[in-house]
Amino acid sequence: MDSSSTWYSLPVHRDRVISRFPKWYRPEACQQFKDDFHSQVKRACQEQQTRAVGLKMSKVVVVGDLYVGKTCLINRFCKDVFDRDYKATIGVDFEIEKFEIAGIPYNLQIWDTAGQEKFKCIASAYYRGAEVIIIAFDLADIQTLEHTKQWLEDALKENEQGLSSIFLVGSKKDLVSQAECERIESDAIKIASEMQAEYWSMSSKTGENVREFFFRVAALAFEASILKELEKNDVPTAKIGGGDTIRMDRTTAEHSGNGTNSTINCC
Ligand SMILES: Nc1nc2c(ncn2[C@@H]2O[C@H](COP(=O)(O)OP(=O)(O)OP(=O)(O)O)[C@@H](O)[C@H]2O)c(=O)[nH]1
Repeated sequence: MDSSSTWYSLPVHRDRVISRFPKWYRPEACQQFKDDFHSQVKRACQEQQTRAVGLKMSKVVVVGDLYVGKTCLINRFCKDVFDRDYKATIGVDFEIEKFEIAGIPYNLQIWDTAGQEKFKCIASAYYRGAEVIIIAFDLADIQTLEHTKQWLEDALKENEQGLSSIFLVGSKKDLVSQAECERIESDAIKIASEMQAEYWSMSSKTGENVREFFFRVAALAFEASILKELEKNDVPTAKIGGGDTIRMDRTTAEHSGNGTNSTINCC
């Protein structure tokens, strides 16, 4: 087996199994109130389990001003590490994180982008095909919250059709007091609701809310992609609400080299 095919054949870590629908952060900051998978998705997944299991993948892009903590967020979730030294992202990077959701193997391709203005010229490359946009700002630097609307506008310019969810994330929660956090959150939740985004606060340093957040992202992206597949395939490939199964295509990552991580540098 060549190295490029190894990453998806590895078993899913026990810590990445999602069987119950992950909860939102705060109800007033939530766009989708649900405590279980959609009944059609559940049925499709149950039937799929007994057959050849396909591999699903969704592309998630993390954007936001430079220094807000995008790389740290991804590294905390994917590698459980935190680096206090700042190394600016050059171009884009991505990680592939394997999950098992409702019994189905599922991958998130998480793209880490550079916040620096000079890299905006490659934006169309990383927004292309994205199903989820995560817009991050620094809870300790309020100006970065003001810029989040521009980040969303840029994302929508490049890819409006394909998006299934948008998240607004306040990072570095450990740097602000509880009272300060609540004050900023109330402004951020207003902005999030205008964006039709779900809001979360978190800290990559302490790890607070990071895992819960990415589980929520994975579950919502998974459900949206299965529903899209059901709609696309239609009968006879998928009988929504009927007894037949859906076809789940094997989606391969646009990746190169040694497995779960790749870097594209530009400009
Ligand atoms: N205290 C604290 N510091 C953090 C946290 N997250 C990130 N940092 C620090 O903030 C700085 C910037 O973090 P990065 O993750 O590199 O920021 P980025 O958004 O990826 O930056 P660009 O690649 O330039 O766009 C680093 O020095 C991190 O150590 C956090 O949750 N708490």
